[in-house]
Amino acid sequence: MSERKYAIVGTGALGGYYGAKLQKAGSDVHFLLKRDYGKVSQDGLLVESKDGNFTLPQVNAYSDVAKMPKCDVVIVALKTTQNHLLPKLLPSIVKNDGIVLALQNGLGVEEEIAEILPKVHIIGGLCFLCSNKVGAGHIHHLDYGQIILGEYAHGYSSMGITDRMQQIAHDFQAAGISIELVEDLLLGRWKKLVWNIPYNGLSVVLNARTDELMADTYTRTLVEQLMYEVKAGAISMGRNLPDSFIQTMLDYTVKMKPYRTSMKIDYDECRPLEVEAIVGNPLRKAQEVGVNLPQINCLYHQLKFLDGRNRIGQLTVDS
Ligand SMILES: NC(=O)c1ccc[n+]([C@@H]2O[C@H](COP(=O)([O-])OP(=O)(O)OC[C@H]3O[C@@H](n4cnc5c(N)ncnc54)[C@H](OP(=O)(O)O)[C@@H]3O)[C@@H](O)[C@H]2O)c1
Ligand SMILES: CC(C)(CO)[C@@H](O)C(=O)[O-]
Repeated sequence: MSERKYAIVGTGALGGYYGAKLQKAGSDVHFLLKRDYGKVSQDGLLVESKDGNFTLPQVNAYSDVAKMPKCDVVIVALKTTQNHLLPKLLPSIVKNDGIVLALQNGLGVEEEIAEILPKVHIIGGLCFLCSNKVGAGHIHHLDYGQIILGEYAHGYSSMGITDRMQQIAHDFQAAGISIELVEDLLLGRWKKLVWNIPYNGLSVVLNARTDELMADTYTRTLVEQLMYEVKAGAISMGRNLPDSFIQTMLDYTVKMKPYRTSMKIDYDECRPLEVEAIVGNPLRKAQEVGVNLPQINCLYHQLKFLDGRNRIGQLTVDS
């Protein structure tokens, strides 16, 4: 059993899934919740998974970080649209010499955390997971689950494989979660964007699932062109990814069960979209060094329009 105490900041589709798996395997896990606090503190968590369903009738649930213990590993599992809350949520729950593990999609989260907590260790994780929160404390794990872990250092210089990464890998593997350790977190993040930028973006703009995007010649071409622009973005930051990786992502998606991306689900539910973390930040990083990514730029502006209109719609519905 792990000696490390874990905090899950954002007990949704991803945080609820990995946190529940860690607790089931014997880790000491503390879950921060918002709307689901009442139900989860009463009834715990239910994970419906293709690998087998399980319940945790009792979990350490909190609605306020002031009541949480200091933890060795704090897992950031909010949507990136809520990252403006991190300066309030993180400082009191990370031990001195503790680790913040950012499991969100997109680019730039480790830099945001380093500004809030310059002394903690920061590890980034790219999650190849298909999971949805279908009710309060009710997680539906559809597929996959592997995490690629890399440690962050200022300017995304490579830290190699650290003991801290190995300790976390040990706990996750003991919980049945597949882990790969990488020396270069920035390269890992750009590789994940090869998937997230085209599929998340186009699924919203074109109102389509992944299988629909891959079945049509025109949209498949768009996906591929966007992937090559992500590669150009990576190169602008001194990282290269082989063309064969693009082919691997295309093949991976063809083999996936038809999937409504998380950005599409957010759009359909009139929730804010993770446009800035997934599309805006990579675009700006490339622009800062004089590299223009025209198709990603076009996608960004379309998504900003749709996101803005959705939010106005939501205000009208709420008022
Ligand atoms: N789901 C996946 O399969 C998957 C795969 C790869 C990467 N990711 C990435 O993982 C990140 C999390 O995504 P997700 O799908 O897990 O989103 P999610 O289901 O919406 O989970 C986020 C959770 O954070 C909670 N939260 C928001 N504000 C909070 C606050 N102030 N205090 C405590 N809890 C708060 C939300 O609670 P309320 O519902 O009460 O607001 C929600 O349960 C995203 O960056 C996403 O792109 C997800
Ligand atoms: C790419 C993905 C659908 C599955 O690996 C998931 O990781 C995601 O939504 O980012």
